[in-house]
Amino acid sequence: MATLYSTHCRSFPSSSSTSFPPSNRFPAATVSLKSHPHLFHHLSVHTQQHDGAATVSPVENNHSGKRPRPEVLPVISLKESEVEVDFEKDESEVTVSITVVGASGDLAKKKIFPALFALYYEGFLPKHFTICGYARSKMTDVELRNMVSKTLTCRIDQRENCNEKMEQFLKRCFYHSGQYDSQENFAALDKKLKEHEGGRASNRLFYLSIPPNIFVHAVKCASLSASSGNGGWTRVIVEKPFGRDSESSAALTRSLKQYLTEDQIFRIDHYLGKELVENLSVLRFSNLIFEPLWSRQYIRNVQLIFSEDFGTEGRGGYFDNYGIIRDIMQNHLLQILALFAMETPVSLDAEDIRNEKVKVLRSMRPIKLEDVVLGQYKNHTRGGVAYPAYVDDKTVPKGSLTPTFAAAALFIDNARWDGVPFLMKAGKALHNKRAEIRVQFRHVPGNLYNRNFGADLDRATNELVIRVQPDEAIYLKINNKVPGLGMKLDRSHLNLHYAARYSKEIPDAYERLLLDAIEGERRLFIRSDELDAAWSLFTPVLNEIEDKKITPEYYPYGSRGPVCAHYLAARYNVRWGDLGLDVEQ
Ligand SMILES: NC(=O)C1=CN([C@@H]2O[C@H](COP(=O)(O)OP(=O)(O)OC[C@H]3O[C@@H](n4cnc5c(N)ncnc54)[C@H](OP(=O)(O)O)[C@@H]3O)[C@@H](O)[C@H]2O)C=CC1
Ligand SMILES: O=C1O[C@H](COP(=O)(O)O)[C@@H](O)[C@H](O)[C@H]1O
Repeated sequence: MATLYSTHCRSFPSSSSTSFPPSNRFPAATVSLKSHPHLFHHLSVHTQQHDGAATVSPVENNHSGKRPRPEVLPVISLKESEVEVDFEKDESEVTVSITVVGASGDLAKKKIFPALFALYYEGFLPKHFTICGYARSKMTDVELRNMVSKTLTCRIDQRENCNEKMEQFLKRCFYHSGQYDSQENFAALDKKLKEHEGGRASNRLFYLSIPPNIFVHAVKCASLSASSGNGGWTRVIVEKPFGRDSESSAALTRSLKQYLTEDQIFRIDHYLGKELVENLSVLRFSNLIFEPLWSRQYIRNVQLIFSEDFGTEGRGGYFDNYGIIRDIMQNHLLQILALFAMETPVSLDAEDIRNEKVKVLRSMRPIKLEDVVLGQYKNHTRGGVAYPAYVDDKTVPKGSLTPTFAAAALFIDNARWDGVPFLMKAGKALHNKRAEIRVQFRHVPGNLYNRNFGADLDRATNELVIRVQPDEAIYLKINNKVPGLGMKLDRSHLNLHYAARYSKEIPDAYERLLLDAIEGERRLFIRSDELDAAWSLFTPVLNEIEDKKITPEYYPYGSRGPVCAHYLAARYNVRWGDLGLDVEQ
């Protein structure tokens, strides 16, 4: 198969400042364990934060899959060996203020406000909370509410009492107009937040939904002028991109750390909040049948596939500076890979999981340019409809070489995965919208039934497919006897189709992640050493692509992408599972 590797494919030249509980409950009272040993009934896990600060988590915060609703529980805050007592505070004295910085923008409207509303609807926000939009645009509270209500086209809108709940929710939403680099404007925001907080102990969450070049300005102002001042926590959710290479990412982290501790920084990768990505560890570690197979011994290759059936439409200005490798592969697909391939963590605590992910990332072989295929979509007319080329986007410079498609072969040089190709493929303006993980198993040695498959043994390999989206499913392709008197085999699916199995809707990734940030749960956020390792892997090849001004292969809008992606796979004796003969569309 390696001979198929075509030379026409270009790419192949020959804690917050105070300690806080990572709890899924909202703080009510500070309690001494020494004087109240009975409270150990409420406690089970002693965790060590990344910065070394010890915290205690309630029993319920065990990722058992069930996230209880907020209720009054004592807050435990440890100061060295001492635990403070304060029986005075109850839930009515604690509040959370969530400031959406960049509230007038696309992400805020599309994802953040709808997710906050869904959390409110489901009863996951504490009794006292305030949501404040912050941006430069001039808007009144009423205008913000109108904007938010129009964009609440989320999964909740068909539900019982939705309008009533929405009204109640909107009453808690306010707006403050200001510059992102003005401490004075943030001080005015602080004043406004204090009015809404009404003297309660305040916890503050800032969501940076703004372009990356103003992240640091906003963090500086928020931290210096609008942090929680009365013993509550202050956390900041930072959106991607976290830099565009190792150097810029490290510089961003250094700048953020002038104003925040690592434990206050919540770097979001929304793919980690997707239901099936969250389920990966459950599948692996709670089913005896999978974990023993999870290695080079049984797995032939792993494929991580992302495709969108639309182009960069409207986001070309941002995209052209990054390209598909930085937009999707270096973060979303690599994060999935790390979760997929990590060793069993010591526990489900954030630091234990992130430690294992870092180890995988640091065991990865540098990516070679010849193991990367680049593509860019060109215009195409289908059914009388003309679809634009990437460079037709007015915000994209003419002649841009930025890839809108990439495929790559990656390897993990450790005992578990030695020699197993992890193939990634990500593209915009392709024939479908899909994100999935495909695990192709080895051929059955000495298979008695080989002759039933003819010469093509690949058609008989077992394949586990985890369809992250859309229409979430986990299915295993197995060989099965077709009922009848003869001995005909076919490939069938053992199919866990979520829509058929579960009546409950699947929450949006942003709901899970926002709730985790409010609760101080860091498991699904990217730690700085993970980020460094991810950039170390991709930076050299990205530099080479840019230095050599590699021309991408042009593929028609709406097609299956560059042909060279097939040659890359063939080089490692792999067939892309999403393009196989028996793929359900
Ligand atoms: N949109 C999406 O689907 C996704 C976005 N992201 C990330 O989320 C963040 C926000 O994205 P998105 O909402 O699309 O961004 P927008 O371009 O919509 O910007 C958000 C807000 O920031 C302000 N803003 C925009 N450009 C500038 C500028 N040059 N200088 C100062 N302020 C500016 C504007 O508000 P105003 O003028 O009122 O101040 C705007 O409404 C980005 O970091 C993005 O990379 C991540 C994943 C997906
Ligand atoms: O982070 C990003 O993700 C979106 C795709 O997210 P999804 O949840 O809709 O699959 C992608 O369109 C965008 O380019 C990228 O920045």
